[in-house]
Amino acid sequence: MGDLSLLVETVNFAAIKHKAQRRKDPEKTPYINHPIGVARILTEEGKVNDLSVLQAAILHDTVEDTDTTIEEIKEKFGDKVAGIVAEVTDDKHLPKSERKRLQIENAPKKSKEAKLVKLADKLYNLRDLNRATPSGWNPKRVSEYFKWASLVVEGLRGTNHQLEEELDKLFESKE
Ligand SMILES: Nc1nc2c(ncn2[C@@H]2O[C@H](COP(=O)(O)OP(=O)(O)O)[C@@H](OP(=O)(O)OP(=O)(O)O)[C@H]2O)c(=O)[nH]1
Ligand SMILES: [Mn+2]
Repeated sequence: MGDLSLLVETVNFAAIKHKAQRRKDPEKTPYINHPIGVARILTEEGKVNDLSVLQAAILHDTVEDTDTTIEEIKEKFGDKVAGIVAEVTDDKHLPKSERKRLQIENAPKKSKEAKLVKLADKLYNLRDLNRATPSGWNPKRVSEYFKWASLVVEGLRGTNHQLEEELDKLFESKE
């Protein structure tokens, strides 16, 4: 299959998987806006054109947040994409505090491809926090998310100058 068809196939797969899910903002934005936006940050701001990375960005929350398995992604999109998605998937069986701690600890050990997806994911989510507060979040929770995200990003540095610079602007604005 050609690159464009593959990318469309990937977006379609993720849209079906996330179809019942909404973001936590007061408008309840369709969840799929997030993975599409993460991929767009990579193309437009990160100047990334590696198809597997863009596919992994589109798919990055399917295993963590829907019934999708890594096996299913492997069968449909191959080992490389499945490998990157696996690297950016938190183990939801672990307690939240442990998952958050592991993101900080494991960030530096990730592949360049997984680091790119994680940088774009954090950039999207932090911008989204500045745009609208998720339902039920107080200012303390927002500021703790910023602090935690900055620690994860520390372990992802040296991967994409543009994305890191955009993240730094957000962190500086919070100081
Ligand atoms: N800023 C923001 N985030 C929202 C919104 N709706 C859903 N999310 C998701 O919530 C997650 C952050 O919230 P937390 O309370 O820290 O995590 P949790 O969902 O695992 O409990 C992110 O998951 P993630 O993408 O897996 O990233 P990560 O935070 O685990 O790195 C983000 O995509 C929204 O309206 N605004
Ligand atoms: Mn995400």
